[in-house]
Amino acid sequence: MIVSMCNLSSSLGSLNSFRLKVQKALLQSDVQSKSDKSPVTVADYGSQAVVSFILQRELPSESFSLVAEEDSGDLRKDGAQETLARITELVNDTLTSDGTCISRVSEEDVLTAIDSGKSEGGSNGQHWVLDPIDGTKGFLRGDQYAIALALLDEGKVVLGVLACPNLPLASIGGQDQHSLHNQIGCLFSAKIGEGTDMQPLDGSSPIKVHVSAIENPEEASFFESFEAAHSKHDLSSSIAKKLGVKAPPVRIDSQAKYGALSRGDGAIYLRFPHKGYREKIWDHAAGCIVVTEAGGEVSDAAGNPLDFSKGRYLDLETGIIVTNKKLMPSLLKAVRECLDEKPSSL
Ligand SMILES: Nc1ncnc2c1ncn2[C@@H]1O[C@H](COP(=O)(O)OS(=O)(=O)O)[C@@H](OP(=O)(O)O)[C@H]1O
Ligand SMILES: [Mg+2]
Ligand SMILES: [Mg+2]
Ligand SMILES: [Mg+2]
Repeated sequence: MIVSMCNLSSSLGSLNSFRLKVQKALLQSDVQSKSDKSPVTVADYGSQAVVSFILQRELPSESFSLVAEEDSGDLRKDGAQETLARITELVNDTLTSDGTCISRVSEEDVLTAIDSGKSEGGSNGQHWVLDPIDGTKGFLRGDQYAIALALLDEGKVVLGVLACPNLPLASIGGQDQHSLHNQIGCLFSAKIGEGTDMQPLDGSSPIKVHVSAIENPEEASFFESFEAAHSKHDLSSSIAKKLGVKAPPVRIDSQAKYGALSRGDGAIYLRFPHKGYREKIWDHAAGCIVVTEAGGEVSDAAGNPLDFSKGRYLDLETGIIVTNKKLMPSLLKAVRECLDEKPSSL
């Protein structure tokens, strides 16, 4: 592996100061609407630029490929000058404050760094996959969000780092398994074949985490999107009920759901987007390896593993389900039965 997990983790950790500064001081003008009506902020652009600068500094340029959510199109339009200046200021503050950067970067450097994320990915070679702020709506609400970076090698996820700055180190599932009271901010990292680690964002030592060992669905709790527009809450409820789950859903934004599940806070994550929505690889790549290396399984509604080799989108049978190996067969059965009963729900 050309870039070490340690470098990556510390780079994503250093974004912590960036997000704190930006989240606390977010102005109305810092939030824009993209063509698909979803929000994007100076933090999304700034985070993408910072990660891109750091990766390009660490890696050989000939083979560098980055598939990332944002592009600079809107920032190059008339009227975006102030926003671009603000992003550039924040990026320079971040790169200089942690000793990462040698000299100040220009507005054009920032635009170029953001646009280095236009790769189409695919099944050949290595591609970095970045969601600079996953759960932008959660970020704006002051709730959960994540910075998610993964590495694809020949179409397979081989490395994933998930920074969840607002996720408590202690379990959000009720039982405090990690005895780390009141501390907020977790960094999950996983490398193929090496398990999943979790550490505080201050860089303290990591611990190995594992998915829940629950076998009885009556004892399981499940995660789903906070936003009803992102996932059908009624369908998830029917599936959970059919499976025998008693607990109400835990609704949190972003891939923090994968992180929380990887350490056993809950046993199931159900995601059923509304008709016509196409899942992007950056919304699942890092979360997927964080969960699978912690002993969990991630599949589409038909029981197939997620295929990250098809470009910027995931090509799947609608729905993503995540749980431990013991519960997966009965969860898939419940999903199939619910979909057979109500095929119109897809
Ligand atoms: N309509 C629709 N359906 C399904 N998914 C959508 C939809 N719109 C957006 N998105 C994507 O959802 C990402 C946010 O993650 P979640 O859905 O897990 O979190 S949330 O609870 O809804 O905030 C969010 O990621 P970010 O854009 O990075 O925030 C989107 O990629
Ligand atoms: Mg977005
Ligand atoms: Mg996202
Ligand atoms: Mg995003």
